[in-house]
Amino acid sequence: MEAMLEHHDGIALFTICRPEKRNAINFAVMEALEEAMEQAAADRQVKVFAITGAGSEAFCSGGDLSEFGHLRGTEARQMLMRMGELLYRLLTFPKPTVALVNGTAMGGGCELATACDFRFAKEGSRIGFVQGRLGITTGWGGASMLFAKLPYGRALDLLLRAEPMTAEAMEACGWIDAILSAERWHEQWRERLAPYAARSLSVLQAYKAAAGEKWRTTWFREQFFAEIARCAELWGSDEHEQALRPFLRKN
Ligand SMILES: C[C@@H](C(=O)O)C(=O)SCCNC(=O)CCNC(=O)[C@H](O)C(C)(C)COP(=O)(O)OP(=O)(O)OC[C@H]1O[C@@H](n2cnc3c(N)ncnc32)[C@H](O)[C@@H]1OP(=O)(O)O
Repeated sequence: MEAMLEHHDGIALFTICRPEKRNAINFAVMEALEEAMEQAAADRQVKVFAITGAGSEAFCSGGDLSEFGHLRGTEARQMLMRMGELLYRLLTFPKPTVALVNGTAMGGGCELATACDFRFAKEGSRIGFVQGRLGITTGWGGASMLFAKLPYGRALDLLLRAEPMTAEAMEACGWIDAILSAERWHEQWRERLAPYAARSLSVLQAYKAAAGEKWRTTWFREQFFAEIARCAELWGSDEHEQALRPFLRKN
């Protein structure tokens, strides 16, 4: 089982279950995320959609490099577009969404979290938009979302540095909404989400409809998918291939 969906007190919790790969996203996880979003959107008992990673190490290490590292040309572009579509759906989800960043988040793992309305991180988590060090850019629309959600300079700084940051630094730049204690992690995120889950579905959906206007403009959609197309071009570059070489040799 690569991922699972559980329900607790109005919260649908989607967990990526690949701790041995630091919860990297492969095609099976994409499919499971798509199904989970469909179910959670349609289920009237669900008030909040939350995403987390299994185990104590990582939230998500981004795209599965052993599965995606070999993709070239059209195949790479299709993979990036597919996940881009899913993150766009998450960004415009009709109910509040939250990334429960329970550990390391790298590359596309940060894009997944950026697509959510809120990001709560477990203390000690390391978070890095590291794509720039791999000869690529955010391939799932992460930069477009970041520019819209963070002050311009903060967003650009994270992308250009392309390095793992502390949870405190990510809270200071506005990416993380709250850092929660490691010992009381499960209790604290439930406490944080309880007030949202207590609202009626019609109120939640009306606010999310208002929030979603921003993302549904032609301008934003075009920018989002143009970003993905640019990453697809870089995917086959020598710089990316060289950056992946040590990883692909090992796997
Ligand atoms: C698609 C694209 C996008 O943005 O659009 C991206 O996501 S590009 C960005 C892709 N992601 C990354 O570059 C992150 C690569 N991973 C790492 O930097 C690191 O693994 C951390 C995530 C910081 C975790 O370090 P830590 O020391 O805890 O663990 P580790 O490095 O020993 O990794 C444990 C096992 O998970 C595997 N593993 C880790 N990240 C993986 C990934 N993204 N894809 C496939 N396998 C991965 C390792 O190869 C290793 O396997 P074995 O036990 O078999 O040796």
